[in-house]
Amino acid sequence: MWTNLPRVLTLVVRGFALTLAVLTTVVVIRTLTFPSYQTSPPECKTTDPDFIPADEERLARFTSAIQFQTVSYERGVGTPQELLKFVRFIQESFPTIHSSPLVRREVVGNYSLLYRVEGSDGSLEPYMLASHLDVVPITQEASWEAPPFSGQVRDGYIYGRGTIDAKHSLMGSLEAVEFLLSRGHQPKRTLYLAFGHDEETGGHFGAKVIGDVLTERGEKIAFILDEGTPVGDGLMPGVSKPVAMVSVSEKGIVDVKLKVQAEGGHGSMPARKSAIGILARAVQKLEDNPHPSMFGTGPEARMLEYVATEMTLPYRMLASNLWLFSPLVAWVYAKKPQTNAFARTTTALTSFTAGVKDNVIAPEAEAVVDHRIHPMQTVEEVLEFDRKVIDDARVMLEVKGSLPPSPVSPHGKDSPTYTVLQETIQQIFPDALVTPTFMVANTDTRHYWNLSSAIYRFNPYVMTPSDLPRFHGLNERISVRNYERVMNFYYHLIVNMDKPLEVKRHGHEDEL
Ligand SMILES: N[C@@H](Cc1ccccc1)C(=O)O
Ligand SMILES: CCCCCC(=O)O
Ligand SMILES: [Zn+2]
Ligand SMILES: [Zn+2]
Repeated sequence: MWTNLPRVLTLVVRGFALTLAVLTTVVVIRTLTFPSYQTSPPECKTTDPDFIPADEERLARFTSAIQFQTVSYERGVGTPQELLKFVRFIQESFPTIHSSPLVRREVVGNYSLLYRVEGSDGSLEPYMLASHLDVVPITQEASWEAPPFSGQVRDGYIYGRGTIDAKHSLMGSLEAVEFLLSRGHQPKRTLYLAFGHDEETGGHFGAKVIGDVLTERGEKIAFILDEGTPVGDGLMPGVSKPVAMVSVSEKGIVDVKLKVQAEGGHGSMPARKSAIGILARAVQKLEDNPHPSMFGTGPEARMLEYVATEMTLPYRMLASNLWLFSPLVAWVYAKKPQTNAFARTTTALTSFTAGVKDNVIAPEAEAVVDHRIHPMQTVEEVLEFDRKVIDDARVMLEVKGSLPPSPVSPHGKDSPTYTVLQETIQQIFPDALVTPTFMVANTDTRHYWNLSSAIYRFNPYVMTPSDLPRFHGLNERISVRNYERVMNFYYHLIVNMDKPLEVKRHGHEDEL
């Protein structure tokens, strides 16, 4: 048997060499021939007659909008008086919109706004531009470079809570419509502007009512665009150009309350195990055992393939051969929070409450875990995984709220709605690439799923890695240049949506 060893070894080495040669050939061919998904429409220039400048008047309107402290705290707990003042301010700030016979304005759910701008061609299905009136509470107030509700302009940036989430798109879309109507332009296609007042607490009293009202009217919407992923500059490993990330789906959510109850009593006679200790061990296990990587199974894979041809060679080789390199790319993505969120269901320990007094044994301890569910997983799978990881009957799990991952909207060269969005983006961001992705956070669009199958989440501004912590965080701000892009993006989208939704090229519909 040993005499055959050289023969067996030779065969194994030959087989291995042949496999390697085939794999290398396939990788090289795919790398060199991978398709490009990019187009290059005519650029919007600041010298165009229909360019909307961020002039003094428009900046003043935007900075005033930031000053309304429309904070949402908990579901059903917001700042109604501020919302009413903000809604009145909007009415006063856009006289052409609010006096036009083409415009119907409704206050929905007491504070949310629904505008319908009648198009001249009733045969074209309406579309919707969405945003929200409310903002999240301030954190680290003392450390802000400018007061958080000042709207102060410093070094070309407008500072304040809501500047990038999401009063930029609320005011920017209104400025675009005001500009169009004041030039005597009636859109061909009817459009809705939908502004919820409680998006930051789930939209249950705002966007949900807007969705119900439009559903009751049997309204079918061709295309919905809400806040979402930005034009990332330096956000995607291996891509030097800015990447406009259009979210065609959004992760699900499940907020799980963990609870442990134990004997209370005097701090001088503690039991061996306490409610706090048991719960602390449970949450530590959750933190130490992230949910499995789903990288390569959902929209995140297409995100890379859409920019593969624009990547530096090593990344281009990986992106055009995910069939082989997905595990390696998943490992790279797992290294940073903002990219890890694309690879798996995330686990965020967002609260831990226990104890009443220093010398009293805490009779119970509670913690909340905020999971954002990868589009290819279900709520039940996430809960099952948590139970297995915690593996302690003393820890009770209660679902505080959940939302499955959203349906995936059409995209690719054969999707008219994705194409009109891509072309509009490239008019405003001529050197940006456009790619589909999914939202790692959530939006009001959860309440619009039955209105349209073409729902996109996109913020028409450029974000760098240093901007990401500003979302819901310290020193939220938007550059004047970015705010100008926001207004012109909505203007061009409205103009482009006046054309029939058709596809200029033929390819293969991208199914995820
Ligand atoms: N935009 C909010 C929406 C939300 C509100 C409340 C709970 C969950 C999600 C977020 O992503 O955090
Ligand atoms: C920019 C994306 C924001 C996610 C939805 C929100 O927090 O309002
Ligand atoms: Zn937000
Ligand atoms: Zn928002």
